[in-house]
Amino acid sequence: MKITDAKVIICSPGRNFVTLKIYTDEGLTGIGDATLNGRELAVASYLTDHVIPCLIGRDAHQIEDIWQYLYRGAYWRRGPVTMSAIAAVDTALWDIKAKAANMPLYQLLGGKSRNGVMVYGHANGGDIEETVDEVLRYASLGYKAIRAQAGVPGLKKVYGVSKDSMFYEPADGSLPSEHDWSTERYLDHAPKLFDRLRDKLGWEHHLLHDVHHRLTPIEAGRLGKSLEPYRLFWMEDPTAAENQDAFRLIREHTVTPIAVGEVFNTIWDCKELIEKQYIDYIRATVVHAGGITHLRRIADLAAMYQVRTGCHGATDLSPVCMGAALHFDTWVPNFGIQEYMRHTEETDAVFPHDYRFEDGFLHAGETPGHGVDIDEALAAKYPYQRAFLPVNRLAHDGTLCNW
Ligand SMILES: O=C(O)C(=O)C[C@H](O)[C@H](O)CO
Ligand SMILES: [Mg+2]
Repeated sequence: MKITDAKVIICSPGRNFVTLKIYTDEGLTGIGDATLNGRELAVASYLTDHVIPCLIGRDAHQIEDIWQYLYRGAYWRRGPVTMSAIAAVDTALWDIKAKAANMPLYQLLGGKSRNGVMVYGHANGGDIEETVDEVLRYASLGYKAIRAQAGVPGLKKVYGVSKDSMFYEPADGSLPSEHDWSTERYLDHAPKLFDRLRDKLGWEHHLLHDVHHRLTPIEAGRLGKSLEPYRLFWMEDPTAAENQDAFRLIREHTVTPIAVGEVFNTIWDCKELIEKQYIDYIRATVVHAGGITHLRRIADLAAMYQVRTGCHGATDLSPVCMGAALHFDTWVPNFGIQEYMRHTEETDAVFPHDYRFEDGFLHAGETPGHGVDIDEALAAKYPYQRAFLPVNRLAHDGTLCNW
């Protein structure tokens, strides 16, 4: 089956998405997500100018060979732009192969390992009481696991708190908006949130929290220790992961489980954290980590060290990524949890999909392929809008810090 054509579709139904569509001489088509929040057009150009010309005429069934061709063949390996582009090709080719086999994608990966994919939803509020109400709302919607983020007294805007509680969109400006930060205020406030939550919610539900890379290792150790009484499912991205040995310090101070990896794009980013057992969950996912082909390798490495998966699933990952991730989650033996931030109705209409939420679980569906399509006519009504993620500054002196 030969690849005859491929094109990049950029649309913005409420937020930007980049989608690759591959065509074959047998009439089968496949799509893959290539969205890199705030840097969308770089991936679109990488695909259009440098990848698509190399795809034409290749056998669409040779997924592994095409992956190696694009990864090794570029000479300049790795990085979020390259790996998101490779992921889009890989996802589209798995979609085509599964359609050709007339099977849902999870069957090609090895079949079902579970009945459904446990997800966590995002509850947030301007203060503790608002966040508690939101967490209770998520629990009433059937969620078994809920991430809780709250505004911090004295800080105007912080990561994870949104105006619209069901749909969180951080890329909120045509130039980066500015948030403010105080580690002292945050470290003081976060344990109070979880204390109140356990008091109101009880112990049946899993609670999660995203630190979003903002602490130093020793501050993260202190936070993890102060959250231990509330038995979190995980504390996410407690510190930036460029220096991975920094996680040793966190481990020495706390048994709160740790999840890292949403900004990782290859197995090399994950290797040290996994092999040294500095983390409990690896958060790499399909779109930013080289597609199903590469994510499988990361999961297999993680399995050797009892590290489980917890794929990134924010709204800037399109429904195409979510569909593919759910097939991966349905199969992967060392599954932990899947993040699920609901897309808006506008987005869902552009990307009709087979996956569905029921009682705290997502189900990948039985449609051949990954089960997600794109309505191109509708997508064309939502042209690209430049949008950036925010930047963060220390509240007391304006120094730029991690967002
Ligand atoms: O979903 C999460 O855990 C995030 O941290 C979301 C990220 O901020 C978002 O994907 C950035 O584009
Ligand atoms: Mg995160």
